[in-house]
Amino acid sequence: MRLGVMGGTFDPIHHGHLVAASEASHLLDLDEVVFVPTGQPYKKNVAQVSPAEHRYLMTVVATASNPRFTVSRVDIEREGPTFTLDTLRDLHAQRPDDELFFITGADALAEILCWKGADELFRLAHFVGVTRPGHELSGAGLPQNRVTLLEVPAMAISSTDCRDRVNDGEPVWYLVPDGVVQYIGKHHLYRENTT
Ligand SMILES: Nc1ncnc2c1ncn2[C@@H]1O[C@H](COP(=O)(O)OP(=O)(O)OP(=O)(O)O)[C@@H](O)[C@H]1O
Ligand SMILES: O=C(O)c1ccc[n+]([C@@H]2O[C@H](COP(=O)([O-])O)[C@@H](O)[C@H]2O)c1
Repeated sequence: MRLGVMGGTFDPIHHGHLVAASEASHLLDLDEVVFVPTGQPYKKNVAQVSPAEHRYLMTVVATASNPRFTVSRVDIEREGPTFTLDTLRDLHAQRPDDELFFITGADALAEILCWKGADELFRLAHFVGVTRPGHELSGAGLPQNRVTLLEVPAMAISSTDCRDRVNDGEPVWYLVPDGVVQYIGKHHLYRENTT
């Protein structure tokens, strides 16, 4: 099976993530895309990241309507900071016959050589870099036979903007799926002193 892997903090998941995964799935003929919410994203300020269970449940809500999308708890159940090396090792152990395609936006792709175990990452998976407004998409310095660059519809959305909008009392309808708007409201996420 050709398995896409969409890793992210997803705080909250938004339509930029979903369009990236959908386009990669279509253009690369993937059988499934598994979304993997991070545990502790060591490059972000942990104190400012919402609890993993909220980010996981929002990801479940956002992907429920697509039969090719699934969600994995592999990163949130592992102790300590999340490294993609562990994500890919665990997925490979669970599904040894699958070919893995790790999907990233242009901003994340540009940093991949600084990630833990970069050489092994490219042995475990193909990397799929997708366009993201405001970021140059480049595979320079990366192993060309293990990297694919894709142009996807431009979605100028970030989780940071979504959090700021909620905190400022502005709507996030249509930036995130309807169920995620409702989840954010019900659990009072992204309002100061409530997460
Ligand atoms: N609008 C977008 N278009 C394409 N790719 C995106 C977009 N937003 C995020 N991504 C990619 O999705 C993955 C997960 O991103 P993440 O969960 O950190 O979202 P984010 O919007 O970048 O969050 P934050 O604003 O909190 O940094 C990364 O590979 C990122 O590059
Ligand atoms: O493994 C690493 O060193 C590493 C460093 C930064 C980000 N990542 C992964 O890249 C994905 C997007 O991360 P983020 O922080 O932009 O949400 C997510 O799956 C992270 O675990 C991985």
